[in-house]
Amino acid sequence: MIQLQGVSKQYTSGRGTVTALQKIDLTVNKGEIFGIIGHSGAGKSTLIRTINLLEKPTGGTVIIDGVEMTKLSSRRLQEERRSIGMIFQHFHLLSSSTVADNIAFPLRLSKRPEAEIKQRVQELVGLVGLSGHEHKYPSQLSGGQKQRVGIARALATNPKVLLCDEATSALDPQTTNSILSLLLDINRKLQITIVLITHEMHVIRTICDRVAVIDGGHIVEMGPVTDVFLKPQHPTTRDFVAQLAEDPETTLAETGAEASGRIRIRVTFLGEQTYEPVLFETMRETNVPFVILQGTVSRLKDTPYGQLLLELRVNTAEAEAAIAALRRRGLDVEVIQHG
Ligand SMILES: Nc1ncnc2c1ncn2[C@@H]1O[C@H](COP(=O)(O)OP(=O)(O)OP(=O)(O)O)[C@@H](O)[C@H]1O
Repeated sequence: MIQLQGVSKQYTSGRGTVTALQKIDLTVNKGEIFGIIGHSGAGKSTLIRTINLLEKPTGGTVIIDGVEMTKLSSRRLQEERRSIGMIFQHFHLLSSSTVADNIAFPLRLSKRPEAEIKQRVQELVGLVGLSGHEHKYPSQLSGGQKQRVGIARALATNPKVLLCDEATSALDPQTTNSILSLLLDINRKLQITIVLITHEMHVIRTICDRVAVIDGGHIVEMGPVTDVFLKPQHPTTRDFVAQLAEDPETTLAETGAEASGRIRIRVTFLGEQTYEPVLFETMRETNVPFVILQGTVSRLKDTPYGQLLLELRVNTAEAEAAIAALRRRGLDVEVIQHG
C-alpha cells in the first residue's frame, strides 16, 4: 500500500545542512497498523510527513496504492492527499468552529452538498463516540475528545491511509488507551491502513502489527511486533523494550555477584502455549529443579506471550538436556549465563 524507496531528507538553512532521513526503504501493507518508534530527533516526524509529502524528500520515491507521489504536479498531489488522513499530537482543530464544523471542514473544502455533509458528520460523530457533543467548541472538550474530533475529521473523506503523528503523546495513560482502542476499532471496521509515529513502546505493543525503529535517520530494526519486542537486536530497540518492564539483564547484573556458577535461561512463550503447563511438565520430566528470577505474562496486540528468567539448579549436562526438551516443545530458550 505504501512504499518508500531510498527516501532521504536534508534540511538546509543558513546554519548548515541537517540530514534527517538517510535512504529509508519501507513497505506498509494494506490494512495493517504500522508503527515507527524513535527517540527525539531520530527523524520520525520527518518520515511520516514524507508519506503525504508535507515534507518533500530530497531523494527517493514515495508510492501510495500504485501512485508515485513524488512525481505528481501540485494539483494532482492535492487530489491524492484526500485519500490520506492525518491526525496530530496537538489536534490542530479550528478553535472558533464547533465539533460538527471541524469534522465538516474537509468535506466543505471538496464542495460536497450540505445534505451529504450533514449525514456524514452524524455518521462520523457516532463512529468516534462523540454523539451529543456536535455543537460544542474545542475549548469545551477534554484532550481525548479533541483527538476524537481530529480522527473524525481525518476520516471524513474516506481515506485509504491514516497517518498519526504522536497522536497520544499529549494524553494521560487512560485516555491514551481509549484513543488506541478507537484506532484499532477503526482499522478493523474500515480496513484502513494506519501508520503512526511514537516514542512509547506501549503504543506499539497495544495496536501495531509491525514496527520500524528509527535512529539518527536510519531504520535500525524492522519486523513484526512479536519478533522485535521479544528479540530486540539493536541497542535502541532494547532501550524501548526496557521502558515496559525491568530488563532481565538488569536483574542479572544486580544479582551477579552471588550468581557465579549458576545456569540462567530466558524462556519465551508465544500464543496459546502461554496458557499451557509446558514448563512444569518439561521440568518434571527432566527432573530439573529451577527458580523463577523474573517473569512477565502479557499481550502483544492480540497475541499472548510470557517471558521467564529461570535459574537451573543442576550441572551443565542436566541443564542442557532440560533446555533441549523445552526447545523440542516449541519454546524459545536463550541461555543467558552458562555456569
Ligand atoms: N524544518 C527543519 N529545519 C531544520 N532541521 C530540521 C527541521 N525539521 C527537523 N529538523 C531536524 O531533523 C532531525 C529529525 O527531526 P524530526 O523532527 O523528524 O525528529 P523526531 O524523531 O520527530 O523528533 P521529535 O520526537 O523531537 O519531534 C532533527 O535533527 C531536527 O533537528
